[in-house]
Amino acid sequence: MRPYDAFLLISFGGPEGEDEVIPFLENVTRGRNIPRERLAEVGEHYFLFGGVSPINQQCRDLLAAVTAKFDEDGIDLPIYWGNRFWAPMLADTLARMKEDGVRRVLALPTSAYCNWSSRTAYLEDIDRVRAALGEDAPEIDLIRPFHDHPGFIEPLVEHTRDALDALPAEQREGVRLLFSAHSIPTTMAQESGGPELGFGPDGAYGAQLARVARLVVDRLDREYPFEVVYQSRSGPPSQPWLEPDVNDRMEELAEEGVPAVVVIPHGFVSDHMEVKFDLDVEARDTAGKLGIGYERALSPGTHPAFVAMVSDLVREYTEGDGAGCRGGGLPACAQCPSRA
Ligand SMILES: CC1=C(CCC(=O)O)c2cc3nc(cc4[nH]c(cc5[nH]c(cc1n2)c(C)c5CCC(=O)O)c(CCC(=O)O)c4C)C(CCC(=O)O)=C3C
Ligand SMILES: [Fe+2]
Repeated sequence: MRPYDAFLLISFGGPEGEDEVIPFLENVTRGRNIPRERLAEVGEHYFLFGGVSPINQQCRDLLAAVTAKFDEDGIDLPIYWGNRFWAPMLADTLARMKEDGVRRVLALPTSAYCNWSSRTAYLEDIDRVRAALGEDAPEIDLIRPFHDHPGFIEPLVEHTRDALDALPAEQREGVRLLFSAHSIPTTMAQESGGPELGFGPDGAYGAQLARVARLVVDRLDREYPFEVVYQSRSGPPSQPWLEPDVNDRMEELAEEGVPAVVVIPHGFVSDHMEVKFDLDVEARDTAGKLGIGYERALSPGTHPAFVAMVSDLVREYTEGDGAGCRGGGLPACAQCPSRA
C-alpha cells in the first residue's frame, strides 16, 4: 500500500472564450517550431466554436463521474485538477496542493499512449512545476499509459457499434473503419520506441494504435476491414509527420469504390477540439465532397467503463505494485515507466 494522499487529473487545457484563444495557443506552441500560418488556422477552429474548447468541460464531467465512482469504491482521496496549457494551470493546482499539506500524488494524464507529447511532456512539466515550488513540493507518480486497458477498449467498441448502426445497411456492407489518432513527427514516433525495441516505422506509438484498433475490431459482430490513419498534422511542411492523413486516405478509398467510412478517434480520450473540428467539420466535409457515407464514433468521454478504469488504475498503485505499462502484448515503449 503506497501512501498517496491525493488524486490529480492532468490534462491539456483549452480556451473558454474568444479572448483566451491566442494566449492559449501561445502557451501550447512556445518553443515548438509551429509555423505562424498553422497557428492562425488553428485559431480559426476555436473561433468557429465561439473560442470555447470542449476539453475543460469534459474534464469537469470526468471528475464528477470519478468523484462518484471513488465514493462507491471506497477510494478516499481528495481530487484535484491541473492543466498543462490553460486554467486551472498545473502550477497553481500544485501550489494549492502544497498549501493543503498534500505530499504524495497519484496523477492521471488524459492521454492513453506512449510518445513524447502524450507522456514525456507531462513528466517534464511536472518536474518544472515541482522545481518552482521548491521544498515540500508534492511528489507525483504519473499513472501508466492505459491504451490496452479494457476500460479504454470497451467504450470504443460500443461507440463503434453505434456508429456502424447509424449507417444505411447498404453502406455498412462495404464500410471501412478508420481508426484516427493525432499525427506526430516521425522522429518523435521513432523516439517512442524504434526497431531496436521491436517496433516498426511508426514506433511504439504506431504499434499501440494498431493494437488498439485490432482489439476493438475483434469485438465487433464481424471482421471489418480497418486501418489506422492520422489527423491534426502540424509543424512545417518540410518535416515528415505520421501518415496517411484521414482526408487523403478517404479520397483514395472513395476512388476504390468504398461507399462509407466510420472514423473512430481512438487516439483521444474525449471529443475535444481535434475531434470536433478535424473530424466532425473537416473530415465530414471531405466525405460529403467525395459522396461517401461518414459516421464518427464517440471517444470514451465519461463512459461508465472508462470511469471505472480510473478507479481500477488507482488501485493498481494503492493496492498493487503500480509496475507501470504492461505494453498491451507489445514490448514496453522507450518512455515506459517499467523501463525507467
Ligand atoms: C499526440 C497528441 C495528442 C493526444 C494525446 C495527448 O498528448 O494529449 C494531442 C492532444 C491535444 N492537442 C491539443 C491541442 C493542440 N495541439 C497542438 C500541437 C501538437 N499536438 C501534438 C500531439 C498531440 N496532441 C503535437 C506533436 C503538436 C505539435 C507541437 C508539439 O510538438 O508539441 C496545438 C498547436 C496548434 C497545432 O499545431 O495544431 C494545439 C492547439 C489538445 C486540446 C484540444 C482542445 O483544445 O480541445 C489536445 C487534447
Ligand atoms: Fe496536440
